[in-house]
Amino acid sequence: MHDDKNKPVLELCAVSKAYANRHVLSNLSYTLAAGEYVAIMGDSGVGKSTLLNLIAGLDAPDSGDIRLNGLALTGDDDEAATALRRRFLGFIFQAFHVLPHLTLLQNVSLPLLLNGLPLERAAVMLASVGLQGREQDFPFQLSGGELQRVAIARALVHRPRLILADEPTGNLDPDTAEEILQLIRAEIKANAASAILVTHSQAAAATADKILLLDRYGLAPLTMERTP
Ligand SMILES: Nc1ncnc2c1ncn2[C@@H]1O[C@H](COP(=O)(O)OP(=O)(O)OP(=O)(O)O)[C@@H](O)[C@H]1O
Repeated sequence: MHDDKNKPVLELCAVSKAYANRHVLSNLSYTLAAGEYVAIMGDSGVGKSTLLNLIAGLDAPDSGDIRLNGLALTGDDDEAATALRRRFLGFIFQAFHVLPHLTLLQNVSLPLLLNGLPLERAAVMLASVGLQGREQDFPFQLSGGELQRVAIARALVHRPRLILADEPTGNLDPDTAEEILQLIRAEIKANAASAILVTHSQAAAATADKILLLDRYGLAPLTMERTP
């Protein structure tokens, strides 16, 4: 993808979202620079998942603009926006389960197929998450940590510029969670991608470059930046 390295990866411009007259996000603005990896923390119900869903195009804002790589995303049915999201974004959401009837290799090949990219990278990606030799296995043969590795491989295989991760280690034991978080960080940095990690875990958030707090006033840095 021909993206300008200096162009912000994501711009949120006065984004508002309400559900049944309950304001979840009000006039939220934020700019994510290329290569930035941020964690978003905040109280339960404050709107963290809602925000990721809006960026992902799973839901639409009531007002405001969301720009990916400078292009404003309009409705879900907008073809250009859908194509941009498919190519530009990688999702590590618990809801985006690995498909049970496909082998691991087929699961990881999906984003390449959808984007018309060479399929060779799927096996390389599986190997880079430690699953070499398991290409023909089916998801039921894997542990929770291994399944999450497949989800990560599938989210990153097409080298998305922006990775959205919603509690990617929520159901894993602490050691596996730490391993998965380090893997996510390594893959993001290896590809000079940007990422947003939504989490309740301080330990998970600490693996990002910067921690942001979402509250009713908006998104603001919680701590000092760490050295990448
Ligand atoms: N589709 C929906 N319809 C109605 N209300 C919704 C919908 N999605 C989210 N909400 C409401 O919006 C608010 C924000 O939800 P959201 O899941 O974004 O919070 P969160 O910060 O991710 O919370 P948590 O940390 O508990 O996951 C909640 O009050 C929730 O009930």
